[in-house]
Amino acid sequence: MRGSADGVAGDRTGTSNGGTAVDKDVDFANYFCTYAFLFHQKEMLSDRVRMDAYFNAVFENKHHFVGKTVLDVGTGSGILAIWAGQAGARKVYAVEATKMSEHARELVKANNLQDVVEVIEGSIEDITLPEKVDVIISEWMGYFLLRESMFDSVICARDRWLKPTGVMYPSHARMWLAPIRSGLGDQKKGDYEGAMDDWICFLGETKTYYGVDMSVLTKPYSEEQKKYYLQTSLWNNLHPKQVLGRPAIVKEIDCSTATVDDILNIRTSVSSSITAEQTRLCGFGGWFDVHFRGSKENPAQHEIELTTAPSEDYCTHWGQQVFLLHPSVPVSEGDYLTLDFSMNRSKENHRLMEVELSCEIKNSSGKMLPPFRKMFYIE
Ligand SMILES: C[S@@+](CC[C@H](N)C(=O)[O-])C[C@H]1O[C@@H](n2cnc3c(N)ncnc32)[C@H](O)[C@@H]1O
Repeated sequence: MRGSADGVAGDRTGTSNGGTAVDKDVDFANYFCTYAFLFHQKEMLSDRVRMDAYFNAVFENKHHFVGKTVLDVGTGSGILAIWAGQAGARKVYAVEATKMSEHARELVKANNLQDVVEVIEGSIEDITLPEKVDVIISEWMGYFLLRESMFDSVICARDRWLKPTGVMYPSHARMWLAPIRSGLGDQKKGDYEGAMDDWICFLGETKTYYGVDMSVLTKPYSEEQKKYYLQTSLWNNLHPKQVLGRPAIVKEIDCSTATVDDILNIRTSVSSSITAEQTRLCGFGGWFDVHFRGSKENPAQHEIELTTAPSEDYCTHWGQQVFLLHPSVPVSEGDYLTLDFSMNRSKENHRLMEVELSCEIKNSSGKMLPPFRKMFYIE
């Protein structure tokens, strides 16, 4: 699991959320704190797809590192900074907001790189470097790419510290969405109904034993439970056979030029057609990929891709985010889906996301099914 991010904004402001002030202390308590545990770092370090991609990106493109200056944004355990040093960097600045920096410093020393890698404890937004760098490397991706909003920090680092000729690692990112089938919808519906049955028993007992009628709270309780069970996207490791139609790209990011404004509100219309025989459309699966291509002037010798798409052979700790429909919709091969997708940050916590999906389906005989619109929360 990535770090949790479930705080609310308060009054001590610091980092910015595309213009909106963010409470630094609350952000630290709710977001950064999890990254201070080796347990969480180990989870990321054990993700072979992630590790292989970054390892190959660095060691198959040593020309970007030999004799160069590198900034690792959010170094965590220090792994990416250490690889940059091993690949021949002259100097690596490894910046980490949490006390994990102390473990990173130890690790750097234990791997004999203390003369090359300098670990700096602090937020990238607050620290000062003595020089501009040739490469910025960072593993900033959250669920469905943008949860956690850590890319804001990478943009800040790039605009302050990357040389005009510098290279971003990774250089590009994409978000994908595809229609899926899944048994999770029925399971979650059952969980919601169970929670409401339990509430009815609770109402009876509270009235009988304690003399208070709480039924006025039934509606807000039901809304709360609905949001939790039916509207919150789920982490899932989808099998490719669960994907019912052509995946669509909902966002492409050039990490060398993107601004925070470009990623604050993602809005797009995409289409997909059902490729499976008679089945049920149970929802949509979202995932991302990133690429290491270097820059136009200084391209990678070997381009590397890190994908979190559904796969038979491997899975990542990011998995996919699943947005479930209640009820599911019968569909068949050739049905044509038009989707309006939008994703915004939660007003209460800029590291969480809200997704709105509107869908129209034209079936293969040309008949339009009733359109639907759903809100989801990526918590
Ligand atoms: C996803 S982890 C990646 C850790 C390590 N680079 C790796 O690849 O294993 C992101 C790290 O960035 C740190 N981080 C996030 N935002 C930061 C910021 N604004 N300044 C400094 N560190 C930050 C977190 O504390 C966390 O350790």
